[in-house]
Amino acid sequence: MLELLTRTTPVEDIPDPLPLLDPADPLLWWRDGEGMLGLGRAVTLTFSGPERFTQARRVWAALLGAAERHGATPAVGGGLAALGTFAFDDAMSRPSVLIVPSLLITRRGGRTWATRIVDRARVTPPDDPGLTGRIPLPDPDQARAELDRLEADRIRADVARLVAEAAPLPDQPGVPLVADDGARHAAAVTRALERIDAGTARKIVLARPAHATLPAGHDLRVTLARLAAAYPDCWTFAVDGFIGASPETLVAVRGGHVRARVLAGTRPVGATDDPGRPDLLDDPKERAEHDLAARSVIDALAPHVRDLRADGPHVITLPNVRHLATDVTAELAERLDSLGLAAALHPTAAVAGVPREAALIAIHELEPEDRGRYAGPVGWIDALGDGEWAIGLRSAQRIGDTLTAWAGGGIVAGSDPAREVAETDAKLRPVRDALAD
Ligand SMILES: C=C(O[C@@H]1C=C(C(=O)O)C=C[C@H]1O)C(=O)O
Repeated sequence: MLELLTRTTPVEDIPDPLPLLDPADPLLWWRDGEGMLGLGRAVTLTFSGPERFTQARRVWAALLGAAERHGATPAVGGGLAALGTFAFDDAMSRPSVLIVPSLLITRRGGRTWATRIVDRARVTPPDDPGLTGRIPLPDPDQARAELDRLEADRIRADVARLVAEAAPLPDQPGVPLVADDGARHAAAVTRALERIDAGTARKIVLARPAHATLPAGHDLRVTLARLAAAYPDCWTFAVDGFIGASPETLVAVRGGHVRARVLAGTRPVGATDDPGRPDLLDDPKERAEHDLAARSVIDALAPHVRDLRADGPHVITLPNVRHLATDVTAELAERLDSLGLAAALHPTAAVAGVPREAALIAIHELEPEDRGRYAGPVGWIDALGDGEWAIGLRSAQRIGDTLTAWAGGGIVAGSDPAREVAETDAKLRPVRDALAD
């Protein structure tokens, strides 16, 4: 069994840690100047199939049980945590992973911590200086405190050196994100509408891909920095080549408090609407679509929580789209970690449909490619089981030199194929703009 040895210490504040990231394999969870990032990988755990969440939770619990943790505990996250990305559904080609970085940097409320994580088997014991028995042993508590200080000093010095040596992010030539003309998506929407008319489903969320070819040496940090700057209210993430800036919190758990944000019902920003079309908040079609998504989250949370409150829908405005949003809060009523709750919720009707099974069949039959991790949970879990999980939207997966982005929308009775294509174009914008000059 893998035994992790971890040590956490406060370090000098790092307001902009993105330059510290690995340009080819960044590990990031960031929103509005706060979050966590990882350097190096201490452990990569891989899961697949219908048991991927159960397996991941079991392995994470075992890893925690065998870990020896030292040092301070940051207020939120850090200490010992894994960043994770999970495939959208059971049959997807991309593996689901939990990654424990070798160095985890956490920033909250203007304070920064660093956690060094090593595999105990790789720690070489110091050479026996041959002094045992010849000098008087110090008081064990005093010796431990001294050792703690030394180890913490070493982490602080390592982090200070990394910060001093980090070069500013380079200028990077733009890369086009190429999507087809949308005719294929419009046809898929029409077929989804036929199924809805026939009563097979009430809502089906359909998505379309877009591709970019990355030149050798493409620096993903630049793309992430642009996403984070343009979408400060979204979760900017990077885990195992899956990057994006998601506005939708699948579930966040902290000290028993549960939060979720459901988004469904969308208008592109800047689109000129047909005269007479009701505004987003007053549009019965958008409200019906939203209610299905909010209901799916409330129903899936209800067995696990008490004091559930749903506030919405209200409108949130991002640079590219406006969404109907419902914010949900609750208190955990059982011992369940954040990943367990994410698994209970996923896939919500915001990204699959209603009923779920019929929608998933339609997605498999009508979408041109495997979604991989798009619209799956992405986030982190810590040693307490707390964590934040977003829905992996406004996202793209890098595989070799190809980056594949996805964007979709909910189809309900009354949806219009051309408008749905325009909505996916607007939802591709975060990744498209972040890749451009
Ligand atoms: C499916 C996506 O977004 C989801 C679908 C929405 C909708 O249909 O209105 C809105 C927000 C998301 O829950 C996407 O961004 O690709």
